[in-house]
This record gives sequence, structure tokens and C-alpha cells, in this order.
Amino acid sequence: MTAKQPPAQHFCPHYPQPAAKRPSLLAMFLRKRRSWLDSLYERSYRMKMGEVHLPGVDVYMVNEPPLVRQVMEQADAFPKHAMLGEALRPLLGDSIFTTNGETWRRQRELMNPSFEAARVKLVFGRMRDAADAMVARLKAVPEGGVHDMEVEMTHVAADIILRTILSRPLESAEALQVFRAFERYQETAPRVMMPAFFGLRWLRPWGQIRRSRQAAAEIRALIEGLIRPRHDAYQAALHQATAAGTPAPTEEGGDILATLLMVRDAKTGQGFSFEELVDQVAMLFLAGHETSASAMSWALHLIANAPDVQERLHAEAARHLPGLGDDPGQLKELALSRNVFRETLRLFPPVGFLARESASTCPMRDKTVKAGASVVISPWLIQRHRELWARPDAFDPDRYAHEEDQQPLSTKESLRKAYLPFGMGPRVCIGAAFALQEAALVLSTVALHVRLAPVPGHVPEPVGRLTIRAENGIALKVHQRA
Ligand code: HEM
Repeated sequence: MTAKQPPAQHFCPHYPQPAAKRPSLLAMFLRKRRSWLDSLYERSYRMKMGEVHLPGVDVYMVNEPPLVRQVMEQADAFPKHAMLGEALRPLLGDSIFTTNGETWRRQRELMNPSFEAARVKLVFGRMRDAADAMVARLKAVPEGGVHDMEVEMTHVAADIILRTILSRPLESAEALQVFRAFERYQETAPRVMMPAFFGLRWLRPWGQIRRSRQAAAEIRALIEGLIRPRHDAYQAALHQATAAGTPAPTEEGGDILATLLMVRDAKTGQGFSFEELVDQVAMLFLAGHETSASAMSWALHLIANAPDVQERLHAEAARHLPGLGDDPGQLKELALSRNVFRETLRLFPPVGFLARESASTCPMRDKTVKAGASVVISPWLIQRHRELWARPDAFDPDRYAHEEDQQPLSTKESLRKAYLPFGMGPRVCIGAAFALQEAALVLSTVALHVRLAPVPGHVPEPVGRLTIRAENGIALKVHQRA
């Protein structure tokens, strides 16, 4: 008989310790202004549903799996919250991320072809170019030097999104300008959203709103400049083809913009207008790089603190990455890398809460949720819920390899009921396949070339802003591998 193995010790990353008791409304509001993670308390991680009644609005936090599904599946009954549109409209116009109803349905149909599996595979070569550029930057770090990997991951994610949408590397002058203006925008956007969410419109931070609008206008002008020549050239070619009775021409860019330029509504035959294209490209840049950058940064923090996982990741990358051509098919061999990313998205879901409004009065558990109430679904809380996950705060990528033997639920059950880093239902993330392909490539590439180690005394502090980021960055020591 073999001796019983002691339970493996897993790294538990730091996060704001929840208060023992629910804070007062004022304390909650003030803490939320810094980071909504600070306003959580012990019971938030155990309850099925919570409520806060503010002078301007009722807020319900929904954690119970069947209710979560109900809210997420019924996009018309629980549309996206108005505060999202309010804060993001100056930048994203009426893009797919914030619209509701028929407008959203039409946009989703027109966007879907750009993110079909085959299309995502086609842009793999561009992702690899960005990953190669990242390796060159990492190789330039002196042996054992400290490098902010959050900055590095933001750089590579922005580079990937610009190369795949617009065929521009981040180093090009216009792309760099877009990136810098986005940085300024991101600082202000959460502060603009919060008073609207709490129904406290009189508390609007006008200075921040002005700065946010200035940055948004600058980004849109830059994006317009990048899109205009290709849009006009394609429209002219289309016009000629229509006059000659020949099929619609192919836009040769080979990027996501090319698909967005060519796509037509099956019913009306209309494509995106120029204004709509600018909205969608601005949105894709924001939704597509900020989220991936957040998740890949946390993944590196986690593996740096779990050296055994990091070594196995290196071995896996050494086996499968060299010789990877333009076909991402081989990425399916990277099982550990996939599980590391899955576990990172559980512990640090970039979109930590999803805000909806109730379109009509409806019952939920023993409560009556009135029309106009805010309904919040938090992947952060649900994926660390004490009754839905075994060892909820531990980093254990291997839990997905033995899915059955966990308590209180098997991992399979937890995944089915309580895992939604990409959302759920009709508004599920359109870029999930893109993000998974990108993360497998980037994380394995990092693990192949360097070994990361924590910097003594530096503990990244998670803060909930547009995504979940580290307030003090993710500084890690970089050791070159031969
Ligand atoms: C790890 C990376 C990512 C995560 C965790 C993530 C997460 C999410 C989540 C949670 C939603 C749903 C929001 C809601 O229901 O309120 C969403 C929607 C969306 N995401 Fe992502 N995302 C990621 C990467 C991407 C990428 C790479 C793109 C595009 C290139 C993208 C484009 C979008 C779009 C367009 C929507 C709106 C879909 C709709 O409303 O129909 N995302 N994402």
C-alpha cells in the first residue's frame, strides 16, 4: 500500500482581503472609487444574491448559477447597463460592446465573420511576428534584471491587435500615438463610470470627463486617418464592380479590417458605414488588447511564483514551439499552457464584473427586482465562490487535468456552473478564440526563452478598473535561458 500523499502546496496570489462585515454605503462608494475590489466583504464570496439600495438606484449582485445563466442568456430582458454607453460612447460611439436590441444584433451578425475559427487562424502569422518582437525585447533585458511584465504584456497585446486589425506594428508612429492616447483614456474611464452606476450623476467628475473626451477624440481621429484610404479605395472598387455587374471585389489587406470592409448584411445588402467602422475598430482595439494584456500579465505573475509549473511549461514549449509555422494547429499540443491560462482567467478575470439593467420588474429568489435596477454578475466573485470551487484562491492549473475529484463540486461541474471569464449567452466574447490562440503563443514563447522569478518585497496589488490590473505593476526578474 502506498503512503497517502500530503496535499500539494499551491501558490495563493494576494488580493484585497475582504472586510469581515459589509461596509457602510459611504465607505463602499469611496472604496469603489479607488477599486471596486476594495468594497467586497467576506459574505460577497459566499452569498447567492446580494442587494444594495442607494438613493438613486437598486443594485443586485447575482452569484447563483441558474440566476446568472438567466441574466446572461436573456439579453433583451437584461440589456447592458446605460453607464457603459455613457462612459464609453465618446470613444467607441455606438459599437457592439455597448449597444442593445436590434442595433446590437445587426452589428453582431456583421462582426461574426471576422472572428470565425478559420479567420482567426489566418492572422496567426501576424501574432507570431509580434511574439518574435517581444522575444527581442526580453533578450535585451540584462541577466537577472527586473522588468515590468505588465508593461511588456500590454505592449505585445497592443502590437498583436494592431497587426491583426490594421496591419500596423505598434512601432509605427500612428499606432504608437493611438496606444499613448488609450493609456490616458483608460486612467479616466472608470472614474467617469462609477457615479453613473451609483445613480449619483450630480457627482460627475467634470475634469476627468473632459480629459477622457479629449483622449477619445484624439484616438478616433487617428483611427479615421488609418482607415479612410482603404475604406474609400474599397468603396470605389465596389462601385465599379456593381456598375459592371461583376462580383464584389476582395479587399487584399488580409487583416480584420479587410473582413469588416467586405461584410454585407444578408437582408439589406448594406455593410458598415465609415462612422460605424471607426466605432468597431476603436472598440476592438480596447476590448481586444486591454483584456488579453491583463490576463497574460497575471499568468506570468502566477507562474513566476509556481516554479514547478513554470519548468513544465518551459519543457512543453521546448517540445512544441520550435518549427511552428504559420499554422496554429500545433498549439493544441500545449495542454499545460492552456490550463495555466484557464486558471489565470478564473483567478483574475480581466472583466471582473458585468453590469446589466433589468428591463422590467421581475422576481429573483425572494426579491422583486424593479425595472431599471442594476444587476451585476461578477466573474471575479463567482470564480472564487467558496461553495462553487475547491481551493478557490489557490493557483492550481492541474485541477483541469483531474476534473472529477474536487470538493464541493467536481472541476467539471464548477466549470459548467461557475466559470465565465468570456461572459455567457448571446453576448459572449466574440474574440475568445482569438485570445486563447494569442495567449497560448505568448505564454509559451515567454516560457521558452526566459525564466521569471518574483522580486522580493514586490507584491502586485490587484485593482478593478476597466480590467483587473496591478496598481504597482508586475515586476519580475528575468533570467535568460540558453
Ligand atoms: C483574455 C481576453 C478576453 C477576455 C477575458 C474577454 C472578456 C469578455 C467578456 C467578459 C465579454 C462580455 C461582456 C459582457 O457580457 O458584458 C466580452 C465581450 C466582447 N469581447 Fe472580449 N475578452 C477578451 C478578448 C477579446 C478580444 C481579443 C477581442 C477582439 C479582438 C474581444 C472582443 C469582444 C467584443 C467585440 C465583445 C462584445 C460582444 C457582444 O456584446 O456581442 N475580446 N469579452
